Amino acid sequence: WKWKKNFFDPMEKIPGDRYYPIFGTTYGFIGVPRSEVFYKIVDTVSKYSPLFRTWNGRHPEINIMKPEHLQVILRSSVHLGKGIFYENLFEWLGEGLLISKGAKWFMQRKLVTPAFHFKILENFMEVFTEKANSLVEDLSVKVDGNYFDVLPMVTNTTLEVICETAMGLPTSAITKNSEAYAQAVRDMTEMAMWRSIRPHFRWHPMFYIHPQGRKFRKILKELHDFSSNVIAERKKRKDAVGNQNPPEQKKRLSFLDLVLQTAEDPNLISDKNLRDLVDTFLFAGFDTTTNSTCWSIFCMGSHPEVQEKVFEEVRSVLGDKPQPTTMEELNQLKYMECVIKEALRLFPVLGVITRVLDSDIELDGHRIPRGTQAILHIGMVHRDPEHFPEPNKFIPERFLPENSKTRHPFAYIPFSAGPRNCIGNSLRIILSNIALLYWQFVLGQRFALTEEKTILASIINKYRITSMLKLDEMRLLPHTLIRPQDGIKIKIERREY
Ligand code: HEM
Repeated sequence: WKWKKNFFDPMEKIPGDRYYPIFGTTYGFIGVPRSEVFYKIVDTVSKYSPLFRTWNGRHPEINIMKPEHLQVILRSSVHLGKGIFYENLFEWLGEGLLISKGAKWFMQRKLVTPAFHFKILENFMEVFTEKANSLVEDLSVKVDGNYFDVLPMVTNTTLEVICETAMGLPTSAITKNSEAYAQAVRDMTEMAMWRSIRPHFRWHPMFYIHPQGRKFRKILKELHDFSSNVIAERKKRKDAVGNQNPPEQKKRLSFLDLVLQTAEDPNLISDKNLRDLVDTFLFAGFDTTTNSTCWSIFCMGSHPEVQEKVFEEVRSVLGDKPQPTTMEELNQLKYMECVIKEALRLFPVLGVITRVLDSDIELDGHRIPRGTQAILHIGMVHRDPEHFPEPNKFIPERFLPENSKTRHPFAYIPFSAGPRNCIGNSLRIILSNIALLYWQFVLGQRFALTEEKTILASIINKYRITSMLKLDEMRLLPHTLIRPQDGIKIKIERREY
């Protein structure tokens, strides 16, 4: 009766599919093949856009895709909890930064933010350059060959980058298991999605006796073994040189070093918290940049005229140098930045994020009760023709300053926004929209952008890329992250100049 009064009655006033006990509205996914789940979600969103409710079992969800509505939730400093979807990642990422809430979240955010200061990023430049160079060399065996999937190669590179920069470990310490680790991350994120549309499997005993549940435990072990190994290796290296950083990291203070300093006081951070943080940063730091880099590669490979403009820009900034080595050079790659942003608009890596409402809110005259899960459809906002005319076309010029200055600040949020946005931004983001734009595009996510620009400039300077598929032929999978169904197939030829 209480549930009916508090949730069911107010939520049923909002449009959406019919509610059924146990399944809520997720019955619509029954029998839908894996390859069609993404398109089933898009159909429902298109049917009820811009505001509708769904039921995950008996848990109410409000689906949002208007910038004005997203702003209400993301700018708030109370709706900071993550939703049901993240519960499926809880056993893996525990109370790491991505999922934790309240004081625990705030403490971790404060702890790691200095590790993403732009001065520290400058010191990471040599790692970005070195890894980008290895990728360019690995690609040389593919020159003038058939189409191949570039995703695994970029994955290796970004995984090495995050291990070396954030964890302070050289590649030699991790390469053994890196491919298996990347596969385990893909499996785990797919499983989280699988479980989130099957509310009856939220009950652990039921899930664990299912074959997917047994597979889940195996994957979980692989993921935790990898992160525990990273921590052990780093501690071993640190012990070997006392309190000094090992020679290869003299100038760099990695995120793990910062946390390990705090971890010396076990009251502040336990071994389990430490592993949760490492798991979170490994996942958030490599899988996102892998996909974002690959989407830019795909878009350039399917739009040769854009690719040539990027190449011209890279040549004019680098001259005869094979790749960028300084932040100043990267800062001059303005058109490339538009390309990365436009690729992230079409393929925002995290197409959907969620928040739990900590108090009642009102949207379009509807009261949404406290405890409802807000599903924020970043991918749909990015394709709203009101803010992006011809939304399904790849047009990097949209992000030139003269074309984007009047755009609603929540119409483009691939890194989310507000106090719980992607790390690297400041809490000051909540002060005003102007501050938000500043932090979002000038300071925020520098790590990802710096790494991606270095990789893309190094590749484009040497190779001409052709994508196998056109933009409208690309099929997607919703795996926590938006992933391509069949990888990113390209072929490359060497540039002569
Ligand atoms: C293109 C690359 C990236 C994209 C598109 C991206 C996107 C996002 C988004 C949308 C969120 C909000 C998630 C949510 O609210 O549930 C987020 C959070 C986060 N990201 Fe990123 N990210 C990227 C790269 C990175 C990198 C390189 C790191 C670390 C080195 C990182 C670390 C984090 C962390 C720790 C959070 C959780 C922050 C919190 O809850 O306070 N991300 N990211």
